[in-house]
Amino acid sequence: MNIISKQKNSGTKAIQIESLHKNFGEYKALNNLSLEVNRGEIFGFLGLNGAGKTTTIKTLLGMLRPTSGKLYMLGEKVHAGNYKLWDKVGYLEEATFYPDLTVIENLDIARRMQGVSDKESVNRVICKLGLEPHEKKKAKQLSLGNKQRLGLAKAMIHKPEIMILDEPINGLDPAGVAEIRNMLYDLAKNFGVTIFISSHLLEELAKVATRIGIIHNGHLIQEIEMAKLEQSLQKNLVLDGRDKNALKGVLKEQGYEFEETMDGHLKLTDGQAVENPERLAELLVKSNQPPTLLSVITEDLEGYFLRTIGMARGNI
Ligand SMILES: Nc1ncnc2c1ncn2[C@@H]1O[C@H](COP(=O)(O)OP(=O)(O)OP(=O)(O)O)[C@@H](O)[C@H]1O
Repeated sequence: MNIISKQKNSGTKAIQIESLHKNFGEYKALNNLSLEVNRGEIFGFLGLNGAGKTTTIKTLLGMLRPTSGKLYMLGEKVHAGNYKLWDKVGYLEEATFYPDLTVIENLDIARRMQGVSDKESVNRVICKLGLEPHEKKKAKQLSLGNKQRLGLAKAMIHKPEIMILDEPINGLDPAGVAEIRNMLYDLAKNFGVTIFISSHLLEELAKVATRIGIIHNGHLIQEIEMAKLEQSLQKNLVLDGRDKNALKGVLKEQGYEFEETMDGHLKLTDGQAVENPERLAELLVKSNQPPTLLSVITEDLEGYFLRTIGMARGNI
């Protein structure tokens, strides 16, 4: 028997947010934010501290009232009193438990609060999260990683169709991240569960999400499929020579734009130079300025994130 019943894939989106605004007094925490998440997707919601992730999540969960805009989950309008909807949604904010109760006791309370009659559901989530060796420990004695596991177990005790997870892999070591990633993949792929994960680390989200949305100053500034992210990473040609001024002179003469890097090398983003570094090498040798360094470097994920936000800063 399936551990979690396979969800039906109807045509409606799992999450729809339309032109959402949320003001705190004069402050616009969310400013015309729209996004959609398909069923069975693992959507990574990425943003710096204060970007508006938690405000979006709390509004989506009916805990905050939007200033304007529309929110739907599983095709149903979001509002705090829609209990039918909350039965289908699991939420991990920060791992909160009764510290002096054991893992089993904490999960049994969560089970009863969710109105789940099947007592076996506690064992089911303990197995799913690999918490068996710790099930009799008090919550306060758990490591940070195992507290996160307990939080996830609570979020999924009622077999939700959507799981909304705020920073779920905080405090997990690489093996723990891999375990949680496999579990989330399994839930999404084999059981059609939709997973919405927020984080401020793209490296972290890239390991689990199938698509990411970047939020900055309350705006959604970019959405990208993880499979296409590699192509979006900027490539730069980094260059140096014995006589930097003469080298710059040759580059200027040939119409190449460049900038100096923090460590004093020259960086070219020009597509021609990046795609054909050998041509530039030949040119420099012919100009009697043979390079001492010539290397194509692909930006890392955090570099991509910061560049995307930097670009947005100029536009907003
Ligand atoms: N109740 C509130 N009253 C006033 N301002 C608030 C309130 N809640 C959030 N804010 C502000 O709204 C902005 C967005 O906050 P939010 O918590 O959504 O960001 P976040 O992306 O989740 O950040 P973090 O990663 O630090 O949790 C912040 O500038 C925050 O100070």
